[in-house]
Amino acid sequence: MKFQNVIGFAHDSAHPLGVLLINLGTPDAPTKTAVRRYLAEFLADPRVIEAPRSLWWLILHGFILRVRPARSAKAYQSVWTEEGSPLLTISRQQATALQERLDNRLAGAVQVELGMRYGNPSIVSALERLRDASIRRLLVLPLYPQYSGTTTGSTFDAVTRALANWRWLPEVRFVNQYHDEPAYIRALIERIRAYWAEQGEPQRLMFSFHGIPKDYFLNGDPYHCQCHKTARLVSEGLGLPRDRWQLTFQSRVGNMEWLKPYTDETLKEWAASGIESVHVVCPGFAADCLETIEEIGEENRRYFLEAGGRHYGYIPCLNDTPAHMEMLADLVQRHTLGWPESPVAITRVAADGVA
Ligand SMILES: C=CC1=C(C)c2cc3[nH]c(cc4nc(cc5[nH]c(cc1n2)c(C)c5CCC(=O)O)C(CCC(=O)O)=C4C)c(C)c3C=C
Ligand SMILES: [Fe+2]
Ligand SMILES: [Fe+2]
Repeated sequence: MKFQNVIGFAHDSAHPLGVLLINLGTPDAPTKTAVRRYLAEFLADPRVIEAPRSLWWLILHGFILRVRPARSAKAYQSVWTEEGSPLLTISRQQATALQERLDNRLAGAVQVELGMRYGNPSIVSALERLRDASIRRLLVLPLYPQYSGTTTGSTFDAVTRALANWRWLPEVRFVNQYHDEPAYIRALIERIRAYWAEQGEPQRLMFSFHGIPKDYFLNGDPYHCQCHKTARLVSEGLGLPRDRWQLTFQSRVGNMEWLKPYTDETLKEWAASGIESVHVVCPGFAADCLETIEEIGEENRRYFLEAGGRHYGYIPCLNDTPAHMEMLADLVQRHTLGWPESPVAITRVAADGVA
């Protein structure tokens, strides 16, 4: 009994369950310097760029980091708000909303922290806050519905690297993907139907996912298949015939072949072939960010309208909508259900003289 606080690891306010929400991350400011710092960290990740290190280092520092930051900073300036980068603002709203939902369900037994894979708040700092809260159990929840080595795999690397400096590790679980979770699919369907209730139905619905180099897929990354399953389940739920929707991949970087068909080329082809109205939804992004607001909301809209399209609508991400937050709270609870009853709870029963 004397040692119960030392050995105990209950989910209660003394030792809450730690939930680490993770997304990709974003520059600290929409400036060339801040964007260069962010890209240098991002593009040095061997999960993101698999090219041999010495060769890649020369290309990255000799060319990319001299040219791209200025261009990307301009794009970031067009989406930046008073609160900062949309990705960070929305991720913070998600962390707060998830904390509130879990507090309502489990009263003080869970602490949610937000960490970004690249940039701030860092994964190291988020884990330190959880350690300060004396967590003994940790659920890592990367906000990537579809698994890819480039995102989910890289997040795993960063978390385990940070934990390598902890003397007393918590029990750890790591959510791998949730691309076919019924509640995630339902939330997407609800989001699209709500948009259609206001805007009417388009001739075509495009599911645009962030791409990855084609070689990563050929070498076994399951991302491509999981994107296809998400899109199929959502289109089935909407009752859309096969010829009214299409999955495409956006955001390619460099000259390699990426997953196809490409979002920009497909929109131009559709406009040229007489399709007049299109809505685009991006189910792979849990939060709106540069790649959705600027690339899909602005750049690709321009391509479609310039090629002869007449109506283009971008359907926002799930962000902190109630259906999304409810789904994430359920996911946390289901992923932590199997954790056995805590010794503290059991000793408390003993102290009450019941057992
Ligand atoms: C060059 C390789 C890249 C791979 C592989 C890649 C995969 C990948 N990315 C996301 C999600 C996001 N990417 C975002 C921005 C972004 N992505 C890359 C490159 C790769 N991504 C770059 C260089 C950038 C920065 C912007 C630019 O310079 O063009 C973002 C948005 C970040 C923000 O601040 O808003 C997200 C989110 C996924 C899901 C993915 C693989 C599945
Ligand atoms: Fe990306
Ligand atoms: Fe982009």
